[in-house]
Amino acid sequence: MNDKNLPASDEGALARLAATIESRKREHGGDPETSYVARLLHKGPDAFLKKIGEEATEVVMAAKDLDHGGERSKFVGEVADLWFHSMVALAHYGASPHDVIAELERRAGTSGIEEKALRKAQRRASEEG
Ligand SMILES: N=c1c2ncn([C@@H]3O[C@H](COP(=O)(O)OP(=O)(O)OP(=O)(O)O)[C@@H](O)[C@H]3O)c2ncn1[C@@H]1O[C@H](COP(=O)(O)O)[C@@H](O)[C@H]1O
Repeated sequence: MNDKNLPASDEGALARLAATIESRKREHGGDPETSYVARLLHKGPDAFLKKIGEEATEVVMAAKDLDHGGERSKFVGEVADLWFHSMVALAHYGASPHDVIAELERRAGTSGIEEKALRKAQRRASEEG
């Protein structure tokens, strides 16, 4: 592992979950009766996008609870739910965790403050003409 990459086992876990999600697509025979992923994909984007919104809210609530005796494991579990449902969305829209990791790697070393200032300057330049 180096400071830019996930440990191989972590990246492997994301890749394995992504492969399972892919296998639940209906063209691979995923069954909405027996598979939660197949059920979500069968219901369509509104179902899993709604879950992403709910899970994001649950992450925020669990994080806020940490300051009042909340369990760290509860917070981690909510983040896992958010990642999982986001991975269902990635699969539906033809993207993968690898794409997200590549995007994070592309950003590595560029401060968010620097990046935002650059974006503002570019916007100003394009507005001016
Ligand atoms: N990682 C997950 C995972 N995380 C969360 N969930 C499910 O996500 C659902 C929604 O979470 P909620 O906390 O909102 O639970 P809920 O209140 O029952 O949900 P709703 O009533 O709101 O629908 C729960 O039923 C969880 O079990 C997951 N379901 C599946 N996986 C992975 O996906 C694989 C394939 O799953 P199946 O397609 O079901 O075989 C599994 O082997 C796991 O690796």
